[in-house]
Amino acid sequence: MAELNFSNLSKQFDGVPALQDINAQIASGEFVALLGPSGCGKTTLLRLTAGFEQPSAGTIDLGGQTVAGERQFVPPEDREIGIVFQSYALWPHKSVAANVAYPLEVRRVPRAERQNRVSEALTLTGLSDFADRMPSQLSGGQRQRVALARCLVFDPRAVLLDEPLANLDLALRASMHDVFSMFHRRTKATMLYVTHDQGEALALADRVAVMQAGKIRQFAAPETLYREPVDCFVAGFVGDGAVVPVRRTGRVDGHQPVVNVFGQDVRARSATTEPSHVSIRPESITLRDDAAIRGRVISCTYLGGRFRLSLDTAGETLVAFATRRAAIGETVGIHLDDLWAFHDPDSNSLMAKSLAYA
Ligand SMILES: Nc1ncnc2c1ncn2[C@@H]1O[C@H](COP(=O)(O)OP(=O)(O)OP(=O)(O)O)[C@@H](O)[C@H]1O
Repeated sequence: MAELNFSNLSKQFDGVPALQDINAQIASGEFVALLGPSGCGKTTLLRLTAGFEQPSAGTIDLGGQTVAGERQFVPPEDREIGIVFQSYALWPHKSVAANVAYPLEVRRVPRAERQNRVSEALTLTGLSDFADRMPSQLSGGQRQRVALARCLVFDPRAVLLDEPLANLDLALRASMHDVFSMFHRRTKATMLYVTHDQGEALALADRVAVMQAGKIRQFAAPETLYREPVDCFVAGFVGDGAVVPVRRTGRVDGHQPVVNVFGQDVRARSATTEPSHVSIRPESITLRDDAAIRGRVISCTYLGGRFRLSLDTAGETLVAFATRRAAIGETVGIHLDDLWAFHDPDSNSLMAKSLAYA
């Protein structure tokens, strides 16, 4: 397996930028998810890595070799990269075993070794009993496992996965998460996984690159994205909760800035001395009768074991968990704790709202 580096990578289509100045280092064996809304450039980054597109500027290095850059281009078939598509891309007229053996045939691996490696890959993906079936005789999840086995069998330098679960129903997606995690643990493959499903990205990846409009906004471990988002976009896109403008008080309590949220001074975790917003996760909210901040219950959903409340507070929608059912329209007290504050000068609309509390 190999490390993968993007340096100042840009791609334009007919002069329109799809990727702008992407810089990221992915360690050998790391599982990285590319997460972002439709059109943000995830698939373009994957296609550049695979060699299906050429960059407009910048370089891609794989295992210390420049595979794309100025006057340098290694074609897809020579990159030793495995790809798993949403559509499975299996040969319909070949059996499961023949599909999995295909990359070895292309590489002219001798028959005996081929059989061993195919059998190993089928065992690892739980497909040993399906070796002689045709793809049409398999479920969607089983087909995707064949695609994984076909990657695994030739020991690629990296594996690229383009929304591999998008065609599967919810229950199957959840069980396939375990298959991908197992696949990654066993193969130690460097994996780049495209998804617009944040739950999937947070559950599977060592690190997640959150993208918007052709740029990486933040590239970090799932828990860092959730607890310490760098800007309003990441805070709003990843995880549940609200992003709320704050007024700086200039005061610090135990090295943490004190910000004014909904008219109340609250201590916040922060990497900046000039926060403009806070991310309020459900875990940061305790419902207390004596709390000064008040919210009106907009919705109450039973999640099994607890209730998820949406609360309207001064025009912002907060999310809280409660142990008892709340009535729609009921007013509750909101105690805030362990907030994350950050500086986002680009968020003009939210900044404008913050003036209302000033
Ligand atoms: N071959 C192409 N020609 C012209 N424009 C393209 C081409 N491929 C992608 N684009 C544009 O580049 C931008 C990024 O597209 P891309 O497919 O990478 O986004 P994405 O994040 O993968 O979106 P989705 O989640 O919808 O698949 C989009 O504006 C898209 O229209």
